[in-house]
Amino acid sequence: MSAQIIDGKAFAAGLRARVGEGVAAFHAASGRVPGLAVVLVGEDPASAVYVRSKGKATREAGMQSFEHRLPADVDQDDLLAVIDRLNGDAEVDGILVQLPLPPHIDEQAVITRIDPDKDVDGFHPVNAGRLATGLDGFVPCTPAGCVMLLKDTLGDLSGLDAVVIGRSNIVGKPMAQLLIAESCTVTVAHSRTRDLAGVVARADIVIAAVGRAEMIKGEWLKPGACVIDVGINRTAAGLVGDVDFAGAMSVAGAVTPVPGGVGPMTIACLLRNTLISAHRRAGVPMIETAPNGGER
Ligand SMILES: NC(=O)C1=CN([C@@H]2O[C@H](COP(=O)(O)OP(=O)(O)OC[C@H]3O[C@@H](n4cnc5c(N)ncnc54)[C@H](OP(=O)(O)O)[C@@H]3O)[C@@H](O)[C@H]2O)C=CC1
Ligand SMILES: Nc1nc(=O)c2c([nH]1)NC[C@@H]1CN(c3ccc(C(=O)N[C@@H](CCC(=O)O)C(=O)O)cc3)C=[N+]21
Repeated sequence: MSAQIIDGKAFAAGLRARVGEGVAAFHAASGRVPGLAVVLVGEDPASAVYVRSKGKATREAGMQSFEHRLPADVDQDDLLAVIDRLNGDAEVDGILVQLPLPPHIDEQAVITRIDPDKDVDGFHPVNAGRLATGLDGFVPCTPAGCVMLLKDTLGDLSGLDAVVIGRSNIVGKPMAQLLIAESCTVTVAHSRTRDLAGVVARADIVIAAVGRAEMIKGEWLKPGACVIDVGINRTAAGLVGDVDFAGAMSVAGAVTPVPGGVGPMTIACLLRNTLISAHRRAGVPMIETAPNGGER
C-alpha cells in the first residue's frame, strides 16, 4: 500500500491564482493595489531566499512588494522606526518581519510594534488572542495552509484525533487552535512528551512541526493517518521534513512531501492575508475564492 502524496505546490498555485483574481477585483472596486512590506535584517542566506521568493510571488499576484533590508547590527530602535513608518504608510496593507532576528534584538518587542491590522503573519499577541477566542484577525500562514490541505484531503475534520508535534507561537500553538475550531480532538506534543510514538499511534491527523530531520517514523503511525510535515531541514542529502517520508508512505493514507508540501502553502496564505487586509482596511467586502470552503 502506498499513501496519497498531497500536492501542496499545486494547491498553492491554485490559491495564488485566485488571490490574483481577487487583487484585480479589489483594484476595480477601490482603485488601489494591495501592498506587502517585508523586512529582512542581516544576510542569512536561507532568509534571503525566502524573502526573494515572497517578493516574486507578491508581484506575480499583482500586488506591490516593498523590501526593506537592514544590516545585521541594526539598532533595535532603528528597526522599530522602520515598522512605525510602515504602520503609517497607506500603501502598505501587510508587514512581515522575517524571523529569526539577530540575538541582540527583542523579537517580541518587534512583533508587538506591528499594527495588528497589518500583521499578515498573525504573530501579534492581539491576533493570537483573536484566534484563540474566535474573532476575525490574521491567522498564521503555515497553520492556515495546513488546514486547507487537510480539508482538501479529508473533507470535514470534525471528531478526528489530531496530534500537533511542536508548541511554538508561530506553528504549533496556532495549529492546535485551528484544529480545535475544526472540532478535532487535539493533543499537543513537545520535547517533554513521554512516549511520543504512543501518542502519534492514536492520531488520524499528525502535524509535525519540530525541526528535526525525519524524526517521526512511519511505524509510529496509525494506518491510514493523514500526515502534514511542516519541517524544513537542510541536510547533506538535501531538504527533508520532520517525517521519515519513505516509512510514512507505506503506512499513512496521505502525506505532504518536503519540498512541495506545506512550504508553498505558507507563501500563498501570506498573499491571501495581504488581500484580506487590503479589503478590511478599505472597507470593501471580499469575494471569497475558496474552491471547497477549505480556505478560512
Ligand atoms: N513549511 C513552512 O512554511 C514552515 C516551516 N517551518 C519549519 O517547521 C519546523 C518547526 O518550526 P518552529 O515551530 O518555528 O520551531 P521551534 O524550534 O520554535 O519549535 C520546535 C518545537 O518542537 C519541539 N521539539 C523539539 N524536539 C522535540 C522532540 N525530540 N520531540 C518532540 N518535540 C520536540 C519543541 O519542544 P519544546 O517547546 O519543549 O522545546 C518545540 O515546541 C522547523 O523545521 C521550521 O523550519 C517553520 C515555519 C514555516
Ligand atoms: N516572519 C516570518 N514569517 C514566516 O512565515 C517565516 C519566517 N518569518 N521565517 C522563516 C519561516 C520559514 N518559512 C517558509 C516559507 C516557505 C517555504 C517554502 O516555500 N519551501 C519550499 C522549498 C524552498 C526551498 O527549496 O528552500 C517547499 O517546502 O517546497 C519554507 C519555509 C516561512 N517562515
